[in-house]
Amino acid sequence: MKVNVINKSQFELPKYETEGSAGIDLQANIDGPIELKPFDRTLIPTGLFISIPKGFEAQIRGRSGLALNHGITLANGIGTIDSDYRGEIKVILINLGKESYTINIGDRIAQMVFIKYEKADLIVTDELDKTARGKGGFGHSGY
Ligand SMILES: O=c1ccn([C@H]2C[C@H](O)[C@@H](COP(=O)(O)OP(=O)(O)OP(=O)(O)O)O2)c(=O)[nH]1
Ligand SMILES: [Mg+2]
Repeated sequence: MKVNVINKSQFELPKYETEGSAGIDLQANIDGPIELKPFDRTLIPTGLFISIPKGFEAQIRGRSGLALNHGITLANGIGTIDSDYRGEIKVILINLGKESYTINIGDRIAQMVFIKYEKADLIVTDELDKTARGKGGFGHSGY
């Protein structure tokens, strides 16, 4: 799948780090270090602008090392980049750790995964088909 990109960042075009990597790491395109105190959040620009083919989205996901070692994750869980979005890709970081964390210029702060999706036609109905689970959810089957 081809994706047109404009790279206005101070870095080379980001890439898949290994052959089997699902995500392209995104670098912090910032002018200087940003200190993120515990429970603070910040919007980090990437300097990247993309045009995703119809039927695809890009997901912005956290990096496990940052999450495990420093509590740095995404405030929006998974960021959604719509195929019709032409603005700059940005990353909403939050510090869920107990200590301040400094984001430096060029740090790889998140990753971007391209996903094919379906659009649903919502059909209004009075009754849904029966299943064994029924309304059970939220741990009803135990832990
Ligand atoms: O982590 C993110 C999430 C979103 N976006 C951009 C791309 C996306 O297409 C747009 C809108 O995102 P979303 O639909 O999640 O936000 P919203 O609050 O619903 O805003 P809008 O009303 O603009 O759709 O913002 C990012 O750059 N990074
Ligand atoms: Mg939206």
